[in-house]
Amino acid sequence: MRIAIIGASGRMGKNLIQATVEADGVELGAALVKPGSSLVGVDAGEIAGVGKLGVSLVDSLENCKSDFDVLIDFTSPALTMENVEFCSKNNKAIVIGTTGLSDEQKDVLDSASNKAPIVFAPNMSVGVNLTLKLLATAAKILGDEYDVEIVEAHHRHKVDSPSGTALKMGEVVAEALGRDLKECAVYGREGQIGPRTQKEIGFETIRAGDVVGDHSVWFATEGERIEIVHKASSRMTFAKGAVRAASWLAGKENGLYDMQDVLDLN
Ligand SMILES: NC(=O)C1=CN([C@@H]2O[C@H](COP(=O)(O)OP(=O)(O)OC[C@H]3O[C@@H](n4cnc5c(N)ncnc54)[C@H](OP(=O)(O)O)[C@@H]3O)[C@@H](O)[C@H]2O)C=CC1
Ligand SMILES: O=C(O)C1=N[C@H](C(=O)O)C[C@H](O)C1
Repeated sequence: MRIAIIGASGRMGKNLIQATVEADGVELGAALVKPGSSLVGVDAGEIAGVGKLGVSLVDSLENCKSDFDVLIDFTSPALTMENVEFCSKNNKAIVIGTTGLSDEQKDVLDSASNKAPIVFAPNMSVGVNLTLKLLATAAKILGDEYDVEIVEAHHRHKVDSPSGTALKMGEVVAEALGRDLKECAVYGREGQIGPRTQKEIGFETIRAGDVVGDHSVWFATEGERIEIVHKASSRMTFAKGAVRAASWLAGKENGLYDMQDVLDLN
């Protein structure tokens, strides 16, 4: 499986290069940076700190399309949309980690998955995907008696809020409780808001320093509180998951998959 990484000089991009080099059964076929970037022509291994790999950074998918089978994309929603269109037209699989997609953009992924195999997940770590299972179990057992609050913290550079992972956690809990997250979510309370309603799911966001990614889900009632917490301490956990997803896509039929499929947790 030959992997291309777009957004190669980004926080995740560098970790993805390292994870690809360290994984068995895959190779780095191409690595892409922004059009016109001064990094074009530089060895991809050098920007990732893993030594020369003999793969020069390029700035166009068109120019490297014969060099890869699957694209890994951790960039921005607008660029991800362009990449999905390219992959569906050129018979390439794609692993998407980008968060902050609108409902309309998610619909585009759905349509494109008729023409390409796609893995799309807001968090590629094994730990978070296990946590999603734990959350569904906890919500089913605890029921409406327990207030649900989701607290997430990330580094100061993160541009979307709440995190894609926090929203996914909210969706999983809402579904287990028979609620629609769109109707019961409350984001960042402020002012004279009155007492909490029983079925709301609250989201609180912290942006500070270099936090890689913390998520904490509270189930609280009179007399006790359960917190289910995941803390990422290295982006390599996401990068390894994404490379695992890329390998898993080999020979898969067109369709929209997530990390629960990749990890066989469904
Ligand atoms: N699913 C998961 O497990 C995870 C998801 N994420 C998500 O991944 C995304 C990226 O995060 P992060 O790595 O921190 O962000 P960065 O901003 O560090 O990386 C994005 C990269 O994309 C590059 N880029 C922008 N436009 C283009 C273009 N036209 N062609 C090629 N490259 C381009 C940027 O280049 P430049 O720097 O020059 O602008 C940058 O290097 C976010 O949505 C984040 O939430 C993050 C971690 C885990
Ligand atoms: O932007 C990040 O850094 C992260 N984004 C993802 C998200 O929005 O959930 C996953 C991870 O927490 C890191």
